[in-house]
Amino acid sequence: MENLIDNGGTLPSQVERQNSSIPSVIVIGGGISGLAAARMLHEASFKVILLESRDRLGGRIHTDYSFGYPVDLGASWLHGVCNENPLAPLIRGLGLKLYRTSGDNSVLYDHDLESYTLFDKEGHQVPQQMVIEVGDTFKRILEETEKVRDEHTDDMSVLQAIWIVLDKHPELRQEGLAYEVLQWYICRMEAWFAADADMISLKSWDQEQVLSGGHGLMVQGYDPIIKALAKDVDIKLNHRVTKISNGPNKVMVTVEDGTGFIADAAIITVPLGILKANLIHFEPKLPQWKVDAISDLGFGCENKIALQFDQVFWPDLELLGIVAPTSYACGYFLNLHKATGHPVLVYMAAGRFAYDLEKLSDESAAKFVMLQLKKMFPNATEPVQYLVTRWGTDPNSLGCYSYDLVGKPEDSYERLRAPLGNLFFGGEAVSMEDHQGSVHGAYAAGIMAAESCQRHLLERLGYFDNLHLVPSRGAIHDATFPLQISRM
Ligand SMILES: Cc1cc2nc3c(=O)[nH]c(=O)nc-3n(C[C@H](O)[C@H](O)[C@H](O)COP(=O)(O)OP(=O)(O)OC[C@H]3O[C@@H](n4cnc5c(N)ncnc54)[C@H](O)[C@@H]3O)c2cc1C
Repeated sequence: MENLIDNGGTLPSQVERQNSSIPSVIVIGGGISGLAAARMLHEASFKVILLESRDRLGGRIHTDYSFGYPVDLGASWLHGVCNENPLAPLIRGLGLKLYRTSGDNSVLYDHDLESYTLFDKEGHQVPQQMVIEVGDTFKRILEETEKVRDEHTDDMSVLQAIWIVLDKHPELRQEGLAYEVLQWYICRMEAWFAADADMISLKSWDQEQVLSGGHGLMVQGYDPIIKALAKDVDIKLNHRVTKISNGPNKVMVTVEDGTGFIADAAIITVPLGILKANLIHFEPKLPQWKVDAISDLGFGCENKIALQFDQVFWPDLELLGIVAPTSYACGYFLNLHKATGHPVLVYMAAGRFAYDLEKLSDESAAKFVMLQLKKMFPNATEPVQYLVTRWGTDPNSLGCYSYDLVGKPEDSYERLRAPLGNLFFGGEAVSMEDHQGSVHGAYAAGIMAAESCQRHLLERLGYFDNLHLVPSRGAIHDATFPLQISRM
């Protein structure tokens, strides 16, 4: 594919494709979805170019190496440690290790919660018996919310339903420290959706089809997968797309400096946050049903503060939680030492609190979490280094992952996914079977968008004779090694 327009953004009088016999596709976004799409089309002998706004690949997968070893600042879990996971062939082929944090029996809000301890704001440990009992009560409350759902035709938030249940069942209400533990469970649930409980749809929150095998941390980080997918693909970093002109036979994609790219089709995989903020101008305008789908879906936020220490001063547990009178004020640290052997704790915050954390400087954010840690462990040392994420204000993501807002129309995801002529939609938010918000969902959505685009172009251009519809997947996909899982 030729880079046909230099600055100015207008078509030159003579537009020629370098090799008119090969269909061409522009993939927008170099996260796992865009890379999966680009790789598949590349392997199917299409001419592909991938435009990525950042100076790095991976998007919401961001494995940082500044501590001297990999630390995932975006996605870190594989949700569904099983061979049915679309990422399993890649993980096996690359020989990547997984540390399983919970098994098949885990529910959405305790996917990383098999060994943990909770502390109150003063740093006193919450009796484990209370944690278990309140956990059981929370499960009962959620079971009762199913009845609330059945009794109401209109959707409401999960939080509203919890209050209705507690009104009806005073025996499920908690007081004092137990109330704070209940808030902590709500905080954990909010972390799964990266949104507050008053925003999450009661109708949809538990409709997700979680893959089997439980949840596992990628011990070497997600980065090797990104590198493997990117190999040999024509990638242009620092190319922020600002305009997409979708014509009957061609798509023209314009980047920030005015340079234009033309191809037979394009696949857009930018985060939902970017579409919501209208950072890309579409010509013609997106139809109203597509605009509605973009606004009807939620896009939450989660942030991480990774702290590297010179020694381990905390117990050998996976999670250290802090309870408080509101879910907003609760928190928790993931102990990476358990999975990787490195002395790192990762503080995780979701929803409004995650956005509020972004208002602090990195130094203040690190100080804030260190204060909490020092209450729990008065002998805590200062971190050697720290990393603070800002996914909510990062202009390349404007949030973390999609979730179901209260009152979301049932077909929102289908409408978001639906192609428009030569323009196809990939990315986490369009994934099938409710795998939105995950890495494997984003990957599968990229493959699906590439397959639709491929079929469309082969039909439109009549190239069935010399191109394969099913691509050869290459050595990394063909390997038959088992998944390497520690802590079975
Ligand atoms: C903090 C955090 C924790 C998470 N934890 C997990 C987890 O443990 N497990 C899990 O399965 N999932 C997790 N997720 C979700 C998972 O990371 C995403 O679902 C997935 O990585 C999304 O991939 P994607 O390719 O759809 O989007 P992205 O990775 O966001 O890729 C889109 C790309 O488009 C680029 N872009 C944006 N605007 C433009 C533009 N105008 N022009 C060109 N390029 C543009 C972006 O820079 C980005 O590289 C987490 C996400 C976050 C942020």
